[in-house]
Amino acid sequence: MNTLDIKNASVIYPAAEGGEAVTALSDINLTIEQGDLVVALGASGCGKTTLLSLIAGFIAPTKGYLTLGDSKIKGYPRVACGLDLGDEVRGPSADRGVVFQKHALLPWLDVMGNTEFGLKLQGVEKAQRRQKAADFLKLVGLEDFHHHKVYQLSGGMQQRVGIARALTNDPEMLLLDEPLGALDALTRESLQELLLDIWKKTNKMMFFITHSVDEALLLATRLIVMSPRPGRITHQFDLNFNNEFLACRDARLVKSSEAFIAMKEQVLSIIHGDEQQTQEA
Ligand SMILES: Nc1ncnc2c1ncn2[C@@H]1O[C@H](COP(=O)(O)OP(=O)(O)OP(=O)(O)O)[C@@H](O)[C@H]1O
Repeated sequence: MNTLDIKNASVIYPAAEGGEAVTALSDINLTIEQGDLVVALGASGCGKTTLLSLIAGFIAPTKGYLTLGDSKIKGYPRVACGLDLGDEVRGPSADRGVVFQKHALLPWLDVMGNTEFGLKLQGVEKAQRRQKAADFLKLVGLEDFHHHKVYQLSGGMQQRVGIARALTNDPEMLLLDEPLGALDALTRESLQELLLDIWKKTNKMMFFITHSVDEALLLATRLIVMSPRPGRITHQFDLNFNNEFLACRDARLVKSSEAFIAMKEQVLSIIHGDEQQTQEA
């Protein structure tokens, strides 16, 4: 059973011409264990995407380190943030699947082609990778769409393909950067339910970014609230609204409970306080 550990990690983006260096993250400590669904929430610019990029290995920490099980996640220091951390570089890997807000599918491939793509790159034999991709397309409800082109799908269906593609590589961890942000309310709710079903079924570690407090509270086993300048984790809450939802399948019922409303008020007041401070600075 693997654990992701982030120890005292900071990220400083070097100054662009005429500008100043940006401390995007400062002294982040976070542990994510098997079955944790950690949701990051916070004012714009507080470093959520930077934190996801660190975990994915897209960038390297300026200070501190990250481990997944026994391996260090080293990132691509020079490419992404211009830092010189030596030659020991291990970037993104199939053990951490990423789903972006924009689906980032390959438009010249059909649904099956996109879903099996990672396995194809790894040299997995055709029948085996097709079977695996078909299993995950079934899991996300797209078993009848294998040969559709990306442009023939709705936004929600495209995100389902993105999720199936990430899962087909059998990652230890799924990293989701506002994956539902561009969807209409109803599609968003059905994908929240799908993600919770996948989380329950696979017991994978998940790290999920959102701007929606309702979504964060409904999905998270642990909610981290971040604050900007510099980006820090200021609050962590252990939550169980996701299991309550899975038991009753009625989001409105869960969201109208006293406990949900009280938690929402608490989180909103933290975030609005941060936003006000940022505007005044
Ligand atoms: N490649 C980069 N070079 C320089 N500065 C950057 C870079 N990427 C992000 N930043 C800065 O780092 C800070 C954190 O950005 P980040 O995108 O991680 O925040 P965020 O919380 O995800 O924001 P949002 O909610 O608006 O998506 C911001 O001040 C941003 O301007």
